[in-house]
Amino acid sequence: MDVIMHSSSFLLPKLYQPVNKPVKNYALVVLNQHLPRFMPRLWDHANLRICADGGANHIFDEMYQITNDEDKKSTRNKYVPEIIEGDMDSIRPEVKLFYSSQVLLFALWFLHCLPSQGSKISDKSHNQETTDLHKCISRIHHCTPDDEKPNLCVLVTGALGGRFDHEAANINVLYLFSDMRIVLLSDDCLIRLLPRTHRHELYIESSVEGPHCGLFPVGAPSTSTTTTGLKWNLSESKMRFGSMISTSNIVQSEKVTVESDADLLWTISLRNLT
Ligand SMILES: Nc1ncnc2c1ncn2[C@@H]1O[C@H](COP(=O)(O)OP(=O)(O)OP(=O)(O)O)[C@@H](O)[C@H]1O
Ligand SMILES: Cc1ncc(C[n+]2csc(CCO)c2C)c(N)n1
Repeated sequence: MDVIMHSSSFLLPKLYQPVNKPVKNYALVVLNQHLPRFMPRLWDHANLRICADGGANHIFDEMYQITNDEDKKSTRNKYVPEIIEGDMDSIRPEVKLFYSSQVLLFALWFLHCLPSQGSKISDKSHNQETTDLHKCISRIHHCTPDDEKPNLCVLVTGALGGRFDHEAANINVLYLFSDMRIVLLSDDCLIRLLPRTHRHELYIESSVEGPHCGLFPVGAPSTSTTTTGLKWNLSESKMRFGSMISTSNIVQSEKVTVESDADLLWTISLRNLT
């Protein structure tokens, strides 16, 4: 069985990346919740930034506070997402106008050499069958060739710590796109899916994550899960909701390994980083 290596080195400054990073490229998806305090770091790592509908309001409103920037205007001009995608029922009109008129600036740049900026606005208001996060990930999935998918990791901010139906839908997206690396983030923790098709090696960045962690199946039960590197390891253990699941576990090694006959969610606490 092949191994997938995982690392949260995107939580470290770009300068301090380990040499053997399992991922080359990052995409950032900003959901409609408060931005995490480490948002500027994620922004710097990403080659593509997409706001899911009202996520754009939070970039507009909060980025200058997080960056401690005195000049609100120049911060807004600096942090312009490449795409705003969704059913457009949450983005405020002035925010939509601000980022779409950056496209006009782009036209001016062409003519007068102004700085190049501009968000593509992808209005999917006709689609009330899928969530805005689903729409964003569909776009990334579609645009990424299969052989490039393992090199890309999608970081999703504001995915946890809000309405439970939204959180459930966000977790469902991990399962719907299980051929992609997707990390759901809040200020306090992250979640990733560990597909049963592979063995998993998690390289723990202990300066920014841990020690609390959890591992459990959501859809189908697991009849055999084996781990190393945890305080309470599993050895061909059964896990299902209604019986045993591993929560409030503790990471005890720089490397955690997981092998299971079911898709599992891995969650780990985040330290108080800025
Ligand atoms: N409270 C929340 N908790 C977790 N995720 C959220 C929350 N609010 C929004 N999101 C995420 O941000 C995305 C965009 O949010 P937005 O508020 O625009 O959704 P929406 O389409 O208006 O949903 P709804 O109509 O159900 O409120 C959602 O698809 C969801 O993934
Ligand atoms: C069975 C079923 N349940 C709920 C919805 C509603 N819904 C799901 S995603 C979405 C878009 C939110 O931006 C909406 C309105 C549906 N269509 N089908």
